[in-house]
Amino acid sequence: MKIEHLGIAVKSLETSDDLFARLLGKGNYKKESVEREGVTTSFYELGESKIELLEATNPESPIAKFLDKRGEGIHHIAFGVENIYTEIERLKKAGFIFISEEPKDGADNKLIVFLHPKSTNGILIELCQEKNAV
Ligand SMILES: CC[C@@H](C(=O)O)C(=O)SCCNC(=O)CCNC(=O)[C@H](O)C(C)(C)COP(=O)(O)OP(=O)(O)OC[C@H]1O[C@@H](n2cnc3c(N)ncnc32)[C@H](O)[C@@H]1OP(=O)(O)O
Ligand SMILES: [Co+2]
Repeated sequence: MKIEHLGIAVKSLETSDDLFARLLGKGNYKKESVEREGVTTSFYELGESKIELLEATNPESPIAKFLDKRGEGIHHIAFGVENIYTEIERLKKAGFIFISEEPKDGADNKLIVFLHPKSTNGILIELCQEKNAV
């Protein structure tokens, strides 16, 4: 397992892309909308991990709700796993609660699931696996 990406909720990708490009000294490598999640993402490479900036595409988006309640900032940590199905079973046996137990398509060619923050010390955790890995 590794930290695959940190998800950061932002009000405006245009503004935050400018900030992160200056901060990291390089631009994003990808911008991708995932309409089912109500987000547009912008990805930056950072060593073996990534930064995922997330802008809401509609008012019901988890990112829009998060921005209303908490403002801009770290929204989730994504753990990269070899096999998302065996990790879901392992974590369920260990007592963790998933928002949904069925992996779905995420951004950047990944299968993803989320653990509920109420079972993980108030931190939203995503598991993600390369789509063609298993
Ligand atoms: C681009 C795709 C993908 C990728 O490939 O990487 C992504 O990263 S998508 C990212 C956006 N998608 C998601 O976040 C999906 C998972 N999240 C959810 O299903 C919901 O946001 C939630 C966590 C179940 C909360 O939804 P809901 O109960 O409807 O929202 P509330 O606003 O009422 O919050 C309830 C409760 O939960 C706290 N909360 C909300 N978001 C977070 C968060 N990111 N981290 C920690 N805690 C969070 C919120 O503050 C409320 O707490 P209380 O006020 O104490 O009740
Ligand atoms: Co993510």
